[in-house]
Amino acid sequence: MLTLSSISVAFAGRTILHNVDFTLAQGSFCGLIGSNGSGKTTLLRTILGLVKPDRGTVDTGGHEIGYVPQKIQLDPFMPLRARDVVALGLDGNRFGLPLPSAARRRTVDAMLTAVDATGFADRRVGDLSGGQQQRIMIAHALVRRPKLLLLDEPLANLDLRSVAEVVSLLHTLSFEQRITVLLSAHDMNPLLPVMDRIVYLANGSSVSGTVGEVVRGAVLSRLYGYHIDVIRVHGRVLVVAAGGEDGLDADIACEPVHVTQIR
Ligand SMILES: Nc1ncnc2c1ncn2[C@@H]1O[C@H](COP(=O)(O)OP(=O)(O)OP(=O)(O)O)[C@@H](O)[C@H]1O
Repeated sequence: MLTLSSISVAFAGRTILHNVDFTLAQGSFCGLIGSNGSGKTTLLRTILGLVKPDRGTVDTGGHEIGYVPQKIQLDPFMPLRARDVVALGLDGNRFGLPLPSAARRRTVDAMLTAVDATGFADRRVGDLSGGQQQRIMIAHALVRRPKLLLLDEPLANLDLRSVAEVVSLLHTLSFEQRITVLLSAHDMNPLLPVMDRIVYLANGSSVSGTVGEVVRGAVLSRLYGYHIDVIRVHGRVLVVAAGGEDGLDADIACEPVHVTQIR
């Protein structure tokens, strides 16, 4: 469904991604995990063809891609209902005759049902909660039935309950409709129950595989280039750099170490 081979990207001579390789099978659910600035957005934009890699290839099998970009700010006064935003996804960059209005309505209604948004479909989109808006943006991205869905930090700025709801919705959609999901996040913990693959970015490089293969001290130490401990506690994972004067230090020299919080 998706294969990246030796992708390297540099901006103004600075390497952002170096030799990134991974393959996702149809229907897989993959977390793209890395700290701020590790290159997650750049990688997603490369897959979308919006960033041209300096080296390497992206193969999407010619499939249409659905995309939920980062940090969408919906103006509370924008005179659009939630269902209008979903309908806009039908037009995308498609040329030619639009769908007849009855078919349009049926397609939008089916998508609103799939993301469990019928209860607020006629409300002004800017008035919805963060979790409700995220459902609508997912419906917008999926309304043309792409088989590959990319989401850039869709869990950022959501409360814990909305995070769980959005993760569960994406997992159901991926499982039932065989949609391949690649979702970026700086905290892997909410995704642990649903991820069957992980791509972990640090220092411009990546490592991919199952969570059990990737989230290990030895593997992440090689990736970061210094000693990393992976601590599992109460079903959560904490990734910590060992260093500093008193042993564990989560933020040495502002290195891009991804530290998950124990809540
Ligand atoms: N068009 C660009 N020109 C120059 N530098 C860029 C460009 N886009 C991104 N960068 C730089 O590339 C690095 C990676 O950015 P990117 O947005 O891909 O990271 P990210 O992992 O998505 O971070 P965040 O979680 O903060 O969004 C950053 O240092 C950023 O400043």
